[in-house]
Amino acid sequence: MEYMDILFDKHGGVVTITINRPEVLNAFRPRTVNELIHAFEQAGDNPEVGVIILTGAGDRAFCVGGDTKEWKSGVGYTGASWVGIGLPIDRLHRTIRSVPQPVIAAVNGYAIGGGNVLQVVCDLAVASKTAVFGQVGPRVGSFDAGFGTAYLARLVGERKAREVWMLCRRYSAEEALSMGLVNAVVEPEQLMPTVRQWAEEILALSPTALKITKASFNAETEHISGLTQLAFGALGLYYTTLESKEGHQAFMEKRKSDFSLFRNLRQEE
Ligand SMILES: CC(C)(COP(=O)(O)OP(=O)(O)OC[C@H]1O[C@@H](n2cnc3c(N)ncnc32)[C@H](O)[C@@H]1OP(=O)(O)O)[C@@H](O)C(=O)NCCC(=O)NCCSC(=O)CCC(=O)c1ccccc1C(=O)O
Repeated sequence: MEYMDILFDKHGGVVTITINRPEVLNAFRPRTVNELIHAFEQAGDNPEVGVIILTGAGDRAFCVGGDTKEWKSGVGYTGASWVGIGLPIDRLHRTIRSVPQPVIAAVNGYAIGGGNVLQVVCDLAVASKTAVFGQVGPRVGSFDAGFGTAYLARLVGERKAREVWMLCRRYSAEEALSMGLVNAVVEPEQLMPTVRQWAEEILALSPTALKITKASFNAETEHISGLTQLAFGALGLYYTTLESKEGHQAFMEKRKSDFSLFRNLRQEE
């Protein structure tokens, strides 16, 4: 597969996968997600590879989720059907979890929406001091009822996870560290050297022990995969509603979303 949206670099036992769409803050479109799945599978199947690093191009963003400019209001993305949103994000999450190597997210800027969920499903995360985290779904007419909620709660606790989704605030790298969303925070210029140092430490360890340890951690939360498939089916249906369209249109028009109509409708029932 020829990559257009990502970069794939193998150096010794370390593969670095970079989302390379800095012009849209590394937002993903269907092609990006398919390329990421392919890249993770290639790295995962290669016995020479001991660690996979996921990062974003440029210094502004790790990833800001689905590319809202390619998101067709009321439909989702190209190829969307009633069973999904046209983005095989659920498959990407499963792939990141199922590769036998530890995956480290190097969070170099915004990790917002589906972009935050991407770093959440990685095994480890190191953030630049300039990184900013948050979920925006309920503001822009979207949600993630799979790993983005249930597994997030495992990382940061139920109270904090509910706050993240129910207030849609932004969090600094230091706040992310204190809530357990990332493992470490470093100066921006130290991000890649630190992550490579972590990768070297991992390369010195037994690959089979690591593979089985990762599978063992995953087993505890594997049921969330099933939840994710249900959730993305529901999200496909939600995208066809006026309520979701309002969130999307408001973001595109750079105005505050107005969901009052949808609360009033419920009161009248
Ligand atoms: C990322 C922001 C916090 C940045 O804010 P700010 O610094 O003020 O800059 P802006 O002026 O807002 O943005 C600069 C520039 O970037 C464009 N842009 C921002 N986000 C996107 C995007 N997602 N896609 C395309 N382009 C984007 C923005 O339009 C500006 O461009 P100009 O041409 O200069 O106008 C802030 O921008 C922000 O909050 N962005 C919204 C992020 C968003 O809505 N993400 C999508 C969430 S929905 C999603 O990811 C679909 C998949 C999905 O549903 C999902 C899947 C799995 C897990 C979770 C989800 C989920 O729902 O979240």
